[in-house]
Amino acid sequence: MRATEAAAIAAGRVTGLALMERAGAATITAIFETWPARAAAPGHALVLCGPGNNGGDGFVVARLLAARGWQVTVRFFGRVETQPPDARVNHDRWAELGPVLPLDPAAPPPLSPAPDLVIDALFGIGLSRPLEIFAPLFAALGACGAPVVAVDLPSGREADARPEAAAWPACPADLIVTFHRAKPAHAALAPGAMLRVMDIGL
Ligand SMILES: NC(=O)C1=CN([C@@H]2O[C@H](COP(=O)(O)OP(=O)(O)OC[C@H]3O[C@@H](n4cnc5c(N)ncnc54)[C@H](O)[C@@H]3O)[C@@H](O)[C@H]2O)[C@H](O)CC1
Ligand SMILES: [K+]
Repeated sequence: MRATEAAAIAAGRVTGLALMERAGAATITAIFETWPARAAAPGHALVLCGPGNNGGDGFVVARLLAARGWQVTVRFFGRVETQPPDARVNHDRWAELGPVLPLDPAAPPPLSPAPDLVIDALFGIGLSRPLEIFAPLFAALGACGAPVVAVDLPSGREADARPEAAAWPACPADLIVTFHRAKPAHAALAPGAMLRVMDIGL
């Protein structure tokens, strides 16, 4: 996936920022195709953004949900100083619309009343080690009753499905929205969650 994206960008066919916008838009499409009733009845969405480009996708999703009338709460685990450029641009675009609240994985945010939608844009294919500190947050999300949408991968899942990663803590997911092609990890995940593979023009 990284090679495909890099080739498309290097060939000048698309920019990383355009791919990120398409990924965010594709996530919105997948959500409202999966739950059509929600498209007609905007509610409250909690969007969790991580430090990298997966978080960047999340900032796009937050902005697009707000544009459709949703009340959106964005919580960010990361630092703007270390965000990749495309993610920073989308952090800043969201920040013009609403606050960016901090996320402490060890002290889950208020989840009662439960949001109508949770977007997991914490980590994607860039996860490199287990997310032990996120276990309390993942448990709280699993218990709150809100549908959870994983952007690209449920955070904590290792994209190549390395055997030792099977026991890593991972975010619950009711819908997984991935881009261009499914990754090896998706094969082991899809039975419990709906999987949508969306085209982003690659
Ligand atoms: N233009 C593009 O590349 C597009 C990418 N897409 C999305 O981007 C992610 C992959 O983004 P990347 O920045 O490479 O990785 P992540 O966002 O998944 O996270 C990396 C980030 O997290 C840090 N990290 C890794 N493991 C841990 C850990 N256990 N604890 C704390 N921090 C951790 C790491 O250092 C990095 O900073 C991909 O999944 C897509 O969602 C777009 O979809 C398309 C365009
Ligand atoms: K994710």
